[in-house]
Amino acid sequence: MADTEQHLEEMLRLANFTIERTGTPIVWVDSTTRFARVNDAACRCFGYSPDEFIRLTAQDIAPGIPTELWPQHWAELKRMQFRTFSDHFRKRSGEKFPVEVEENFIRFEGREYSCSFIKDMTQHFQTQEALRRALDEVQTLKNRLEAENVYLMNEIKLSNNFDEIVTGNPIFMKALQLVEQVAPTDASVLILGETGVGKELIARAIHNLSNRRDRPLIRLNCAALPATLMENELFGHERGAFTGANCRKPGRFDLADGGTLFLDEVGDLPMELQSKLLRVLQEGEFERLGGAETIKVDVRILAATHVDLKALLAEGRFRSDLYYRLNVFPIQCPPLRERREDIPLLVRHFVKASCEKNGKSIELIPRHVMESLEGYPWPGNIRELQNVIERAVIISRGNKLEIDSLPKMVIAADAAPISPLEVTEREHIIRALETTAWRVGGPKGAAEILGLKRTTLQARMRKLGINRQGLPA
Ligand SMILES: Nc1ncnc2c1ncn2[C@@H]1O[C@H](COP(=O)(O)OP(=O)(O)OP(=O)(O)O)[C@@H](O)[C@H]1O
Repeated sequence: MADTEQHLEEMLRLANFTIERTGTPIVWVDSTTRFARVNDAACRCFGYSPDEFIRLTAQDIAPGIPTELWPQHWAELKRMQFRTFSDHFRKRSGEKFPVEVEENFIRFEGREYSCSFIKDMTQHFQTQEALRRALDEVQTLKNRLEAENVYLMNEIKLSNNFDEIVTGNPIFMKALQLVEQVAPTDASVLILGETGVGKELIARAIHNLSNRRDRPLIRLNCAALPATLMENELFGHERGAFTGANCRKPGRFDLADGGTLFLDEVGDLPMELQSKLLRVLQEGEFERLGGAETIKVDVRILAATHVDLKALLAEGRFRSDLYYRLNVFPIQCPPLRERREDIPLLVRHFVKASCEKNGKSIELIPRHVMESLEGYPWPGNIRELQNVIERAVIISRGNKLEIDSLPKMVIAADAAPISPLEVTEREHIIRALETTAWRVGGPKGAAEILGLKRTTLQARMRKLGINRQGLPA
């Protein structure tokens, strides 16, 4: 036994020598008889670089040795064939091949090895080779499993005919069908949905699919300005209308003539302007501030709101005639938490866009990262998701979207039990405020992190009774 082991050891040494020193490629020929692997010595003795070697076949190196013999151990070669090989070796390297093969044994460094041991050795190599193949197969299977667990970036497929809009959700797709139907008409459209759900995107799609697409789409956020400034913005002013009005200024209605006016946050439009808006909607005319002339325009109105206009109606804060006029064709955009199947689609869409924008190359989104993103309630909807992804793409270092690149609240939400939405929203806003030392607005303020407008966040804070002291607001 000890003898056998000793012999085996010596054979291993011999084999290693052959592979390392003489660089025999025989052991490493693959099934197509190309050299799967070569060592430095093989390159040296045959005078090929590793790259050249890989492109060669066994026949290029030692013509005359039958191909089927190459994958086996060299010791199995018949003497004649071996001689061809060692001649070739000598020709190219100028040295004598260090192994001699006789009828029943081989000679190496002055010692002889019987063919039966060589057979054992060959078997040993073959077992090793089989083991290596099995391991390779396991590795391939493991890689495939891993690949199934990640979202490959090249799978992105937009699921509708709208260039910018990504969705696979049946309810949202129905909304898009309505967009296609209403777009070519001149009907006013009221786009409803929480902040960041894509209302402006829908307004743009309507405009772009309408006959007005070559004229401008003008946007005005009705929550952004106090009433007098808003009137000025909407209708413009004549020269001398007020102190500092040195020249005539066209309003958004002038600018949108022939095109579309998109009134965002229409629920915030002051009452006195609601009647003026109604007049333009009904008669297509208005007067500028400080002007007597009646101006006629052809403007299509698209309006959006995240508040319940019916509730405003009941509170007397929104005119019912304007409501019914605007609400001719309502389109509801569902919040992201009600279309979770869109999260992976949107994540991939935003990762791709952020990579292009920031010169990064993220190719994989591991399943656990996607699960965290899917598990989070996204109170700021798609805008919040977009911001989180952009930040994550910038922070991730390799070609994978890293879990640590996500905000803590997103990762934590995955593990947290489901609680009522308002509770979650409240906790979520407080967490965001705590990370910004309670700074609401400005760059890196809580509003930006949450993907909300400052005013929207402040309104939510009031509604949910959030203040720094933890006292009821
Ligand atoms: N389905 C979608 N596919 C791709 N991007 C989307 C989608 N929906 C929204 N977005 C993107 O999310 C961001 C927010 O969308 P948008 O501004 O249209 O929301 P909104 O409802 O008008 O928000 P707000 O009420 O705060 O004005 C935008 O950058 C928009 O491009």
